[in-house]
Amino acid sequence: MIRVAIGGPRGKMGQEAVHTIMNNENMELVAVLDHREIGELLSESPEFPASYDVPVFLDLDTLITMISPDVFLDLTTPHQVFEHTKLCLQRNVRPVIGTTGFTDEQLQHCTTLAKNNKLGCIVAPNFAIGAVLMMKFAAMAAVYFPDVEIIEMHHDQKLDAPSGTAYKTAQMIAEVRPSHKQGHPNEEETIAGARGASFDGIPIHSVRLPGLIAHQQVLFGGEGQLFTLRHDSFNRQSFMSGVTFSINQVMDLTELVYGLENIL
Ligand SMILES: NC(=O)c1ccc[n+]([C@@H]2O[C@H](COP(=O)([O-])OP(=O)(O)OC[C@H]3O[C@@H](n4cnc5c(N)ncnc54)[C@H](O)[C@@H]3O)[C@@H](O)[C@H]2O)c1
Ligand SMILES: O=C(O)C1=N[C@H](C(=O)O)CCC1
Repeated sequence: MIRVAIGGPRGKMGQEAVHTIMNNENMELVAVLDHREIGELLSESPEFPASYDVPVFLDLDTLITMISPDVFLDLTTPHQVFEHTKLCLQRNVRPVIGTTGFTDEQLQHCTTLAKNNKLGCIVAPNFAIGAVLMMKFAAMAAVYFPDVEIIEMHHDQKLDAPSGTAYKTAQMIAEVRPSHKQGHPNEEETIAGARGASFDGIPIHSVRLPGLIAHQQVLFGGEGQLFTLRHDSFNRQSFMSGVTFSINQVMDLTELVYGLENIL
């Protein structure tokens, strides 16, 4: 039995993850971390059935002291995730991080901490297998199509932009594509931001609309041709096999892994 605690249990991802862990025969949901008082047990919250008698904590430090989970699954907010990850790594709890919005410096800090403590940690910008494949295929294609733009589309409650997936896609492309300046050298924006954000010269366009969940296109342009990779998550169940996979895998790791493509 892997003893799992979840941060953000009442969020859109958190609720799905609570049900997933409760129904997994190799995992036990031993605690949840919320930031608002909802009662002592998860079952007191209207989102969950009366049988979910899982203790609720408002402070991660106390949760770790009282419960000592094997794994902490973070599905909270970009503002909290770094503090949560650091604390877990300092207290011998393996973090599985779904929350996006880590800066490069924060990721580096946690990588060093995990290595020094020989503790597994997974930071997964996207748990959906199709999205992971899209990122891998994008890196393969960029070797042959160096002119590339990313369009990511998410629901309008998302806090961070660009998405963690788009950022990771751009990083993976930048690692392999030949050094390249794309677009017209004299290009000018008449409205600031018209050409999107830029990662190593790769434009990233972020769309936020109600009705969307998580979608991304990677567009490659070549002479007389356009090659498009696209992934759509139509519900949050699409992320759950990646969540349980990560919880299982993190138990055997002794370092931080950034991106599921490195362990699939
Ligand atoms: N890696 C992936 O595959 C994947 C998939 C979907 C979402 N995400 C990311 O997961 C995160 C959560 O997404 P969401 O759509 O569920 O958001 P959400 O806003 O629906 O849920 C976040 C939850 O965290 C809670 N929370 C906020 N601060 C907290 C704190 N200090 N302690 C405990 N709980 C706290 C909020 O009350 C809320 O219930 C986002 O960063 C999102 O980008 C990742
Ligand atoms: O709903 C979100 O928010 C999502 N965030 C991740 C990202 O930023 O890439 C993954 C998909 C869903």
